[in-house]
Amino acid sequence: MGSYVLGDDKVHREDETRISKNAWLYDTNPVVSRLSRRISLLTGFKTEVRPYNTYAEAFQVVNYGLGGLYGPHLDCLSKNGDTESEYSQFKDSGERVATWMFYLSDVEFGGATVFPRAKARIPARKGTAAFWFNTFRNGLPDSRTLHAGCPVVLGDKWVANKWLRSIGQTFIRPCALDKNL
Ligand SMILES: O=C(O)CCC(=O)C(=O)O
Ligand SMILES: [Fe+2]
Repeated sequence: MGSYVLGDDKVHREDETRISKNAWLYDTNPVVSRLSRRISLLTGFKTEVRPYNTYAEAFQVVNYGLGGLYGPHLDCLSKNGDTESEYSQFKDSGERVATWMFYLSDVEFGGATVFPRAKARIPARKGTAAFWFNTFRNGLPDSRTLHAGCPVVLGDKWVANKWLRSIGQTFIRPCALDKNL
């Protein structure tokens, strides 16, 4: 116990771009912590979750029911970092330099993740994962990472996000003046 926190325990319908429920899973659970460790081993990023200057966020587990979706967005905090809480999150731990997303379920129909600018589509398949960098080498958001969770038409969908933060990870993914380096 104590290893998970129910997010807002409500369905998100703030702006009609996200219909889902979520909860946060912490590494105090041994299975969760093994998954974090694997992400660290595979990507090189540190995944330790700390109250300040965290290297990563806890797992955000997301469930979409029938009709659940997530409209096109960037995972970066700075692109819309105009709310107080997003700004303070950003200041302490830096940008969401990369996203690791586990697919925890199959979806009978619908529910793929699409990257319309990068022209990529990732079907929701249990046991698979997606990984991408959200920023350029210069630390600015890469708008080509725009992505969306397509509507679930049949079945339901579970994913788990692990956001890797930039502060303290400079030697893992060195920054550069040229955004394309
Ligand atoms: O559910 C998906 O396919 C995408 C989820 C996502 O982009 C997010 O939670 O930030
Ligand atoms: Fe996202």
